Amino acid sequence: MSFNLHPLINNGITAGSSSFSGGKLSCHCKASPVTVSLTSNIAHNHACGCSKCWKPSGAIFSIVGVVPRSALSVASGESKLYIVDKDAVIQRHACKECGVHMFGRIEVDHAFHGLDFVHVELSKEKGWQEVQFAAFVSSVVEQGLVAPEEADKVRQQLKGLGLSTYDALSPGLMDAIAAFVAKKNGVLRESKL
Ligand SMILES: N[C@@H](CCC(=O)N[C@@H](CS)C(=O)NCC(=O)O)C(=O)O
Ligand SMILES: [Zn+2]
Ligand SMILES: [Zn+2]
Repeated sequence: MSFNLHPLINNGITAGSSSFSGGKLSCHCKASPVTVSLTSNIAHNHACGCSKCWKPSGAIFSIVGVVPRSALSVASGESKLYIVDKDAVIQRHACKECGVHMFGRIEVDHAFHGLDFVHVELSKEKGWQEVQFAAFVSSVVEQGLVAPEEADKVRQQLKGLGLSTYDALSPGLMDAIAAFVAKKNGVLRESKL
């Protein structure tokens, strides 16, 4: 048995193109969709199992990457957008008709301030950076999507696709957040290596 991780990766991972430089995201509305224009490829693209990131119907993971905030603009349907959770670090702007999250933005002082979170499956263009790792895997158990005894089967399926699995973000991103916090607290240590 295999899990419906996400339609973009269930049958393997397609490499992106380093020369690709953006495209258009559209929500699922047939009439007057919300569209977002991106003038850059994404970075840090990953599968996220957390409960807050938008997942297509039936999938247990979200696929989410980032673009510089300056590379993102809402091209149409802006009046249909609302912020899902104003108290969250990532303010996810979703279509109030179809529920699709169009972008997530950080307004507070945070390591990832200046980056917007996007789901490139909403685009028809090909060349977006491929998925690099899987984050927040244990969160799929928390949401009742997978039995606790099956969490390792989910990890095996992800590893079979070549993805490392983590129960938070990847070590590189966790270190970036930790360094930001240490700096803010005036305790950032200099490397003696
Ligand atoms: N176990 C929690 C984890 C939530 C979580 O921490 N999500 C990460 C990855 S997207 C995060 O950075 N959230 C910040 C936010 O949603 O604002 C859940 O599934 O709800
Ligand atoms: Zn919509
Ligand atoms: Zn998430």
